[in-house]
Amino acid sequence: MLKLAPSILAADFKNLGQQVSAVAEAGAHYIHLDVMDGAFVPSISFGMPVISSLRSCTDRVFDVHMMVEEPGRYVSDIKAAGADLICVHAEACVHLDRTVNQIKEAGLKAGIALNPATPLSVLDCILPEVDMVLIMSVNPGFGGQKFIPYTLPKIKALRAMCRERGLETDIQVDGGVTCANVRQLIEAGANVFVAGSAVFKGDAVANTKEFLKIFGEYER
Ligand SMILES: O=C(CO)[C@@H](O)[C@H](O)COP(=O)(O)O
Repeated sequence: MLKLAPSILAADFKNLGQQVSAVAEAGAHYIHLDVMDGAFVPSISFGMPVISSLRSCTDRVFDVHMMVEEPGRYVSDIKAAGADLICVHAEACVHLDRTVNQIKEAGLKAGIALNPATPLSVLDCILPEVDMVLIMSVNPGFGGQKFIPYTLPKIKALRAMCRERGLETDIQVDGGVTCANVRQLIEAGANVFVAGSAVFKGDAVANTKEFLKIFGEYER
């Protein structure tokens, strides 16, 4: 199933609760929450208090993308804040297997994120253990950047790698995703689409529906 995960980083923070409820009611499947620590990525975003305040706005999946050094330190706090899925960067974890297991043992879905230039080979041993792989299609840290074209063949190669192993792992793509390029991403094999600016800049409800209409072309 194709899923839309609006990233609240591009939302109007004065009206965050209302914006989250609006995209959820319009049919967004996940709410994508970007936690940044100012160390793994240059910017600082928000953490547990914001996630827990938003939890009462919707029962949609809270998909937390940890752009944080050694995110294993925060698994129980992020769970308590209301996460359903935690995605950690392979580049940020010395003991990636331990961190993935911590997430699964907490009863949450586990994802691994890869920066644009990180090769798929880092997934070789651990791919069967995770629910989702997040292919970053911009360098993480900021919304509103342009999609990096070489990540498209990377998505195709990851889908092929999953198929060869009989895995139906979700492939999420994040960064510069728009209604203009999402068909290419679907055709490459991605099935979960993070969109920040393309949803929240302008009419978030209409933009959400536009993505869902495109998904409908593939789900008939
Ligand atoms: O993780 C990140 C940025 O690091 C993303 O989730 C962005 O928030 C996506 O924003 P757009 O590129 O869609 O504006």
